[in-house]
Amino acid sequence: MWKQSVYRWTRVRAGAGSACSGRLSAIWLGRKNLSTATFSLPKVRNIGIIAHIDAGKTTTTERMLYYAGVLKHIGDVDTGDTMTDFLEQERSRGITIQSAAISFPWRDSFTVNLIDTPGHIDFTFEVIRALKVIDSCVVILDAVAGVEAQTEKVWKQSQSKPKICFINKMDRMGASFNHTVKDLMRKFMQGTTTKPVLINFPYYRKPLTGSDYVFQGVIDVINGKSLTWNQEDPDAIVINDLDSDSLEQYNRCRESMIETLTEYDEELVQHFLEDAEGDYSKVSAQSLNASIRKLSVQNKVVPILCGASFKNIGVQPLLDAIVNYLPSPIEAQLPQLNDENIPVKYDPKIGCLVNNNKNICIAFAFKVITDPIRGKQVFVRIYSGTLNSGNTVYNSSTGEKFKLGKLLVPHAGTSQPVNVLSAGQIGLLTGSTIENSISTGDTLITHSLKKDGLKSFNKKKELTLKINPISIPPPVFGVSIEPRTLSNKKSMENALDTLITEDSSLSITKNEETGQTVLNGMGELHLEIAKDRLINDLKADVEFGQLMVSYKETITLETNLETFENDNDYKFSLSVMPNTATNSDCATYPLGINNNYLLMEKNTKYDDNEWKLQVSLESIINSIMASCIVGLQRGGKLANFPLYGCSIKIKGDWTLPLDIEGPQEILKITRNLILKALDDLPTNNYTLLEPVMDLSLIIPQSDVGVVLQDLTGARKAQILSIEDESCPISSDPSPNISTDNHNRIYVPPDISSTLHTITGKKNARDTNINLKKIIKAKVPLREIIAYTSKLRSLSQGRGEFNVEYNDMDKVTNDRLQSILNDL
Ligand SMILES: Nc1nc2c(ncn2[C@@H]2O[C@H](COP(=O)(O)OP(=O)(O)OP(=O)(O)O)[C@@H](O)[C@H]2O)c(=O)[nH]1
Repeated sequence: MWKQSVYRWTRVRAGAGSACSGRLSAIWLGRKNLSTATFSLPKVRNIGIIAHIDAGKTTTTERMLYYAGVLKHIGDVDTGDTMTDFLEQERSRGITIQSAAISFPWRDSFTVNLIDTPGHIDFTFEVIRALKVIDSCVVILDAVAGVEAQTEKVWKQSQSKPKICFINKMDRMGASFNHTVKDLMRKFMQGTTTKPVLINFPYYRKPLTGSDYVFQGVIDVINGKSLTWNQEDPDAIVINDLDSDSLEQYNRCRESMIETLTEYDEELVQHFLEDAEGDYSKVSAQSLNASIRKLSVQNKVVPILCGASFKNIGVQPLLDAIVNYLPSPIEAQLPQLNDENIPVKYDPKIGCLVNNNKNICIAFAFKVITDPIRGKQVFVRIYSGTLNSGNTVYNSSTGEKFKLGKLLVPHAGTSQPVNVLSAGQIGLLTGSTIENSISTGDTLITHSLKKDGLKSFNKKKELTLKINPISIPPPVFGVSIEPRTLSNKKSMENALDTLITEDSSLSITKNEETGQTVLNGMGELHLEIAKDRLINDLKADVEFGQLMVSYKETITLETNLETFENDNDYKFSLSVMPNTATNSDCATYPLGINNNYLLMEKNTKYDDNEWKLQVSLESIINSIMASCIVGLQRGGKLANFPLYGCSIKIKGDWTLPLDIEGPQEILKITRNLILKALDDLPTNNYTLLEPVMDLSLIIPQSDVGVVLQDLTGARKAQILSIEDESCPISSDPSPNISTDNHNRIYVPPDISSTLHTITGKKNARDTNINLKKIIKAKVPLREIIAYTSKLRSLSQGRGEFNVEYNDMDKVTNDRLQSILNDL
């Protein structure tokens, strides 16, 4: 339990001068009253904001912070003064590049720890690491675009986490709540047991002057009121009774909601039949909220809300939904540990109870940043117990011990010092002691009550616990980099080190023969931003080469077994093999980003019981892993591209010389053995791999022929499917009832005047242009570079596409030579 100042909102009677006419009943004034209250784990929400690029994540987050009282004025993405997009590059480009974490209070005593993630596909690693530490998500959708490609991707990535959907930009011409809800159902819920529940739906009004309806607020399906906002006063919400049109839609939505919930919730069935006497209108708001919470935490329903964050519409109900319907850290999924035999369960006070030991504090480092003033800072999620400043901490991923420095609670660009971080919290570690002792993906263990209580933990069980690390997608593009002068070499290397520490989806490869250094990343924009940061923030005086595809090599045959032996009975043997073989007798350690693994056969001489050396087994294994990464980076025999999809198998009878200084010795030996093994493997056992992308295109039907010809001819694409795009306005004859018979969810129809402009535009065009097709294909990355301008010319600017990494595929023989010639 801890104390913190907490937001509380008040309901006051509407005063004169309200911009609203009609049956005015109340105005909510948000963010005015801050008070102090005590709260506990059940009142914490760890959420991630995820969506396609530009859906409005940052704009919505900014409004949340304002209503929570964290901000005094509302910042804007377009003017570059938002709190969560605080990097210079984010502000100048108007996009989110890195996840920003912020903690804020909401209503009586809730704490929301929020991570705003980037929408651009190149920064997908930021989303992956945020998803690792959050308990649930808010998915933001653009009401005009519906479910977009990156929404599908992040939905899949966050599959098992409870979610709320916020249909944003309802103020835009062409916004369709009806279509977006159905798109969500069709793409994510059809054939599953998950169903949507509409918490609110759009409310339109005709202004006194003008004939078109304007989006003004929402109809609250739980409480049967309309909530409207006016632009002049972002704090005020006007609450009205429903007019006859809205009442009919409300009744149908509420009935549909109750039917959905009662399919799963016996308690609600009882309340409906007994207390409400089978009358939908008598089902209490309290029972509905309790049922939605229960089912949303179980991922059986997805609450859906709408609004227009930019116009400050619908954000407070979204905040309410977050605390009402999303899980607390003790209702969320348990973290996955490396040892499945260790019991883990939730305890209302300490979070995860690991191995039934109430004193263990476990934290996971999910992000490292370098602050020019404070130095290295590490973001951690605390899963169990409490992390106290000054505690001795054990890094079970590296086997190192260190003392904790200052602890902070993050507030995007700023942060607030605290003495303790408790289970469920997201915090920041700072200070000189963490400089070289923590990396992204490490697990930290400490004693919740004693400063130096590690000795009381079971060494083989509790001190070897690790939270499964974050998986990093392989880079697909690279750019060569060199210092402008030789004297700048060291500073370039330091700057690159900082960059890679902060973003593990960037990597460096060095060609030992040519001396070339290549910076690899997830896409053109990713590398663009990395270059910018190197030059402007980290002041590296460097030059860059052309952007190139990150090819890899792999081997098709196991190498010879290479052995190092000395007179002191010191023996160490290994071989390198393709990943295909099963090795169930080995402990497996992933090696960086190229799908490579270290396999350690069970060591009969030095198993856990007998390991008596000063150096811990973990640090020896870490040294072996580091040298494996270097050895495989040296590359294959075709063109020195880093090796991908390989395993290095260490024979079980390895030992260490008595005179060993430390892990350094083993580093050298491992690396030399790997290089020898790879050198001895004939060239015809090496294969070139290239990144292959999933391409998704939306184009007018009239252009399908030329686009397909280009794709299958010049671009060597493999077409997977061609489908009609579902059109929200013209092609859906029954707009209100879901097409899935098992899932008859009522979705209110759209007000036609808000859609007429685009419908009008469509009618004016050739009908073939109105009909759009979705083409899905697999295509080598090399063939899709600069596709934007080609598609523009093939489709007269009407086509859109999205590419996403699929896999590394073997290069066909006819392409191999042309790729090698290009290098
Ligand atoms: N009309 C309208 N525009 C909006 C709304 N919300 C956001 N926008 C605009 O949409 C654009 C993108 O908004 P952001 O908040 O940056 O979107 P994002 O999802 O955070 O973008 P990335 O993080 O870069 O993926 C900006 O120009 C916003 O002003 C809305 O409710 N209505």
